[in-house]
Amino acid sequence: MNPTTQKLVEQNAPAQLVDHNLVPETVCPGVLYEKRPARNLKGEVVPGLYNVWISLDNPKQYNSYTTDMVKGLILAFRAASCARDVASVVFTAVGDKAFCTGGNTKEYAEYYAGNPQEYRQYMRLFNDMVSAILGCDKPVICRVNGMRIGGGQEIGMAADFTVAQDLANFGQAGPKHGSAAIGGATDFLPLMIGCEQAMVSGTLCEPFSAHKANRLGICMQIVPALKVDGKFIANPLVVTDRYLDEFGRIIHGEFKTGDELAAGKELMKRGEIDLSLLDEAVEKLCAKLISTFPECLTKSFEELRKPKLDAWNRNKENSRAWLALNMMNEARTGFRAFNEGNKETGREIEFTDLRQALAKGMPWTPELIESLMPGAK
Ligand SMILES: CC(C)(COP(=O)(O)OP(=O)(O)OC[C@H]1O[C@@H](n2cnc3c(N)ncnc32)[C@H](O)[C@@H]1OP(=O)(O)O)[C@@H](O)C(=O)NCCC(=O)NCCSC(=O)C1=CCCCC1=O
Repeated sequence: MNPTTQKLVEQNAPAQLVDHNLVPETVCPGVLYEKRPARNLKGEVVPGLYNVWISLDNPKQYNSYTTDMVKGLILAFRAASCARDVASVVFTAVGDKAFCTGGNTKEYAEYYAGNPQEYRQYMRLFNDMVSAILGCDKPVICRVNGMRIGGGQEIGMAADFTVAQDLANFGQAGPKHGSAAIGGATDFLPLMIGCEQAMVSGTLCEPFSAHKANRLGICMQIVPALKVDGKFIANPLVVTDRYLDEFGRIIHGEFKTGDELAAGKELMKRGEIDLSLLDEAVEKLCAKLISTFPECLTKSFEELRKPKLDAWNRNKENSRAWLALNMMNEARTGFRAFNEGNKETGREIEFTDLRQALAKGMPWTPELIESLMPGAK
């Protein structure tokens, strides 16, 4: 700060600041809250200004969020919102495998399955978490350190910007695991990538590569993360060296198959993951954001969030009610199947068995659910 401005601050700023937070800054299990010094466009630390890094910390379960973590995220976004010296929020997770794969399926299967009134309360917290991201007083950057799936994709899309390492996949899981992607995805995806591709993602649950997600518009920037022989290379599992196939169809960003895929997997094995370019890209974006008038920036992102907010606010209460009741049958079955299955038995039910039973008018009995579990005879 220049000496004249500094002197004015000393003479005029209040001696004691009022705390606008609802809760003390707390550390919640599974959520890290870290203030990191902000940097300017030259990469120099700007004294007295920070960016908050909010990180999901449950890497063994692919940074899926438990109920406690949802509470932690609400508080963390509130704290970052109120912190005068914080410029931007970086929303990320621990490790290089997953940003987040959504709700914790173990908790869903072992506590919420068959318990709609409890899940309804959980969904109040979930909705508050998404609203806390969309209502954050600071710009929110989702730093995608690894796959962003299910509810992970939903909370990621609630952020203002997405910067991803290019090995990350983006997708939904709901209809395969007994849910519908109505925790934000059905609101945000059509706005962000158009109705047709939103339909593909939200119903078929086939993930997009980071390269495709970038092309479609779910993320603003991707960076390489795999280093082979000391050099960064593009995700070797995905087509990145050509745009069209021989029939003129776009193949850039599609997953490789056959021999190409096998060769890509070999390269993956030889390489190591290095997220330094991701951190550089995120820091650069933060630096661009502090190089603006604060209130004009805030007004701009508040206006630009409105299409997402409108869709979210229109649907969130109905979605909550539907999801709660769905815990009685399809979610109860699908999340149990994921939780109780394994690589050998599979983690999904035989969907056609269920459809055939329902076509005969079979009611949802506990015995029906048991008969659908992976490995059931
Ligand atoms: C496709 C996957 C994301 C990745 O598959 P893969 O790479 O084969 O890894 P896995 O072996 O499956 O997983 C590695 C270990 O992590 C555990 N894991 C992964 N995801 C979760 C999770 N969400 N909760 C708890 N644990 C998780 C997994 O069990 C493995 O551990 P283990 O000890 O068993 O070896 C795949 O993992 C996957 O599909 N995951 C589940 C995705 C999912 O269904 N998420 C919930 C979606 S629903 C949701 O999020 C909702 C949000 C709010 C609104 C309502 C709603 O439904």
